[in-house]
Amino acid sequence: MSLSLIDAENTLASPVCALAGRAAQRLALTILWHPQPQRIGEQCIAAPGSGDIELNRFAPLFGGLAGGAQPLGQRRIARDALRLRRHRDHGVSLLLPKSRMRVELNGAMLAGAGTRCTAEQVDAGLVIGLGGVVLLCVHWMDRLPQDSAIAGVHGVGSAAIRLRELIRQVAATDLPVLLLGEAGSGKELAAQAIHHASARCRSPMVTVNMATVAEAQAAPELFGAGTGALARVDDGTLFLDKIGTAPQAVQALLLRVLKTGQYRPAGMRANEPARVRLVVASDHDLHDGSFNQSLLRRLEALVVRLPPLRERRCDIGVLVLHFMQAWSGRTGSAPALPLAFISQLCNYDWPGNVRQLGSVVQRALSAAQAGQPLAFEALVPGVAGRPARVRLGKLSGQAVLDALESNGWLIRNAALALGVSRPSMYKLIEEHPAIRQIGQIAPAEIAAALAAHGGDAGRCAAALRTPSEALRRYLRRHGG
Ligand SMILES: Nc1ncnc2c1ncn2[C@@H]1O[C@H](COP(=O)(O)OP(=O)(O)OP(=O)(O)O)[C@@H](O)[C@H]1O
Repeated sequence: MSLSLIDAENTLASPVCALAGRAAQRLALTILWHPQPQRIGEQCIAAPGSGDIELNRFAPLFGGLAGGAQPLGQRRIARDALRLRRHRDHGVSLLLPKSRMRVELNGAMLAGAGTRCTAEQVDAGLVIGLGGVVLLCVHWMDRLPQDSAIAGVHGVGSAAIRLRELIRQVAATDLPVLLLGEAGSGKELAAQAIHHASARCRSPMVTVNMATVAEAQAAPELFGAGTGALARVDDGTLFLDKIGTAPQAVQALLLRVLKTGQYRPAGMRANEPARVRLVVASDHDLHDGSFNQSLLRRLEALVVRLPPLRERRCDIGVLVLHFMQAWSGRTGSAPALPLAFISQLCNYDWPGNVRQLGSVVQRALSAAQAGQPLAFEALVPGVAGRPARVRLGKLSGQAVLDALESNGWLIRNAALALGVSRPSMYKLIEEHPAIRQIGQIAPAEIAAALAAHGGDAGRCAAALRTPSEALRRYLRRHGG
């Protein structure tokens, strides 16, 4: 493994991309917010075994891929150092300086000698505020920064670097791609990036959101002669979003396209070659049996997982800056947002991921422009009363059950109420002994419940203690 180091803290870019194993992970400090916006996203990556990191106005050096390395500066950051001490169990202690500099950890003021954070807390990204002027994220890196820009795909942490590597690798092949990730995590953006980096970039990318196409329209929308998506793609990329909602018949037709490279346009007698690269996306696991498993095996030729934003907290600063720059590109300038508000953005768990972050930043900018005070609770619907960082392990079984009961047994709404993603909600449901999977309920019991509730699927789901979406899928399949 060769490293090109330019300072004691290995601040700058290196030709090495992947660091194998937890032991090889580096502790990294990423600038989330700084009075000089061009410094947002700069990093300092500590060498393994290099002892405590001393953090003050003059050290360590932070650098970006553009070159150059400089300390945080800023008179409100003390000369006395805040020390970051790594432990063998991958926890990190914060040892406070003697000065009276304000130090915050995850939005709360630190006092006394300091605190020790567990490995799990560091994995989630520690947000440190210094002197009321700078925000840093302390996190692990298993990739080193590299010049891997892909237009529009922002992020400085390992997950973003890995995503850009994968986009490049996947774009170099012509195999089907399955993009998996929570709503708003960037699946469509990744599909566009794959198309633009591929040999098909001069042909169109046609997108069909399967969730918004009526069941009867799905086949003509895709396979219609002349006007169907396959005909329009013409050597380009066909992106099928929310593939899990495609009707069974369409799934079977897609399988045939992948098997034979041909399709029969609706109403035609002869097959046509399908000159298309297929990229599909789903925000939930497709292994639940209701999706065509042969099709899934072919779609899984290449799988790209988009991590939720709460697992890449170190990217929040550059994303906020990106949304602010987009705003000033449209309106001429963007008002400043207070550091306390940015800190709330960096500490929130973002169930709606990057899309939700983008909308909240836009709402905040328009409120700031109108001279209104910025209240995080008012700008983020549903946040009131919910802790900033929801941990799945902390949600009791009763809370999961209550959320389902008060939301008509709809997974989507219950997940929103609990502030967790839909995939997390599926996991919570799977693990809950009192919640039944539709496949475990005898057809006779379902028929009896339907009869007892006059065919009302919502009330029937509540009586059977099973999620409403799965029951409705079951009823559609069985002609209910
Ligand atoms: N890494 C990123 N850098 C910049 N913007 C991003 C990034 N990831 C996502 N976004 C932005 O977030 C928004 C949501 O992304 P996108 O539509 O790709 O998500 P999605 O996973 O396809 O969502 P859904 O499942 O709801 O369709 C878009 O405006 C997109 O440009």
